[in-house]
Amino acid sequence: MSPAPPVRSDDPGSFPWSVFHERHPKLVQQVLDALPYGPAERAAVEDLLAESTTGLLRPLTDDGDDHELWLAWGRDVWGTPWGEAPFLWAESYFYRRLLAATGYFGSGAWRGVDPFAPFKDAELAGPAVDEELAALDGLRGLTAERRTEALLASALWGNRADLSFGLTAAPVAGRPAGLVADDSRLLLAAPAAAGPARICLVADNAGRELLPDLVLVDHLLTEAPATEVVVYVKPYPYYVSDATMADALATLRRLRSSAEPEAGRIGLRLWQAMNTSRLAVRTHPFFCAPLPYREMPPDLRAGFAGATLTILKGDLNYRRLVGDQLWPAITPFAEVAGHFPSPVAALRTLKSDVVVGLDPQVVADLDAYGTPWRTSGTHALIQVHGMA
Ligand SMILES: O=P(O)(O)OC[C@H]1O[C@](O)(CO)[C@@H](O)[C@@H]1O
Repeated sequence: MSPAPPVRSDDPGSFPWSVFHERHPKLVQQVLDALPYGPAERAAVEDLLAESTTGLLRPLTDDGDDHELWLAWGRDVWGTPWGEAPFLWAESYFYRRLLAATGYFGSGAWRGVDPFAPFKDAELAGPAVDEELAALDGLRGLTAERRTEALLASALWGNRADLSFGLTAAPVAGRPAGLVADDSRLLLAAPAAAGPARICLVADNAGRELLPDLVLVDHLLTEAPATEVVVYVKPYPYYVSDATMADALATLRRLRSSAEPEAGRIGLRLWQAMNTSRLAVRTHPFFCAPLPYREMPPDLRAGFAGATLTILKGDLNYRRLVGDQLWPAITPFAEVAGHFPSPVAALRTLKSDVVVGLDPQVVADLDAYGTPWRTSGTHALIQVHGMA
């Protein structure tokens, strides 16, 4: 396999360039408007924005527990212009530095305050979630297989509801455009498999994505009594809406306290599953690393090894699974995802340039259509490796 070049953000007009030069300024403004930060935090956030578009990558100056880790993760990029570092590296570091700028890792009163909480809270309390909770009653009449299909689709398209993505994505009218790759038949067989199973789900966004993810988890636990599920969340707020333990708990409470009967039942079952360890929520510093999963440390690798299946949600997890590189889109998925320590399924809406495992005709048709199908969130994929 010849190495594909890493995606970088220094080409004006490219998608990664627009993330730094168009999306981040809007994001920073929203963060500064959403909470009453003082002059020190506001200045630090503005400085970060300027540094990340025109400056060099400098090591952390805060006292976060991950300080030494970032020092090592950045050993090859310190002193490099942000745009010349790999896009995955630079974008991840931007979010880490944004937290630091808001005082998240400091010793003052802003320590531990999630700068994205106002957006996450509003989404979880909003009418779209009310509708999703109400719709759960309608699933009860379906066969188990149809329910799996419906819940898989909700978990997949829930990834489109990414708060960061909403900053610059043009509104998409009507129904999503569709799947560019679909291995869902391999997944549909999974819950029916007899015997003990351990399924890992690496979560992505909170709110309208984590909600259907947890409903899918409940379905897996209910349909296969010998199944255990581990949900992995981020150790700290990241990429705007990425789910942390606090977000997982808020989502569970939203389900459990719902007046909608089925939502309430699902919330209670998930709560009890956590009480008995059939459902565990875990985290690891590597989930905020600016690196591909190929480089995951041995303890995390051991956690995935032996799992029946790991479901990786979302765009960022996909970039980290296959490597944030300019692969030809027809590169076989197995070639770049085969390093993962367990059978793996990627459920992702496309929000960045990286994609593999596509049929040449599909690529030709999408390219011929002339819309930015790789980055607009209108298309999605389900890709599976390691399951017969
Ligand atoms: O929430 P998700 O699906 O991981 O999406 C995150 C994606 O959003 C972006 O930050 C902007 O589209 C991408 O660079 C990143 O991969």
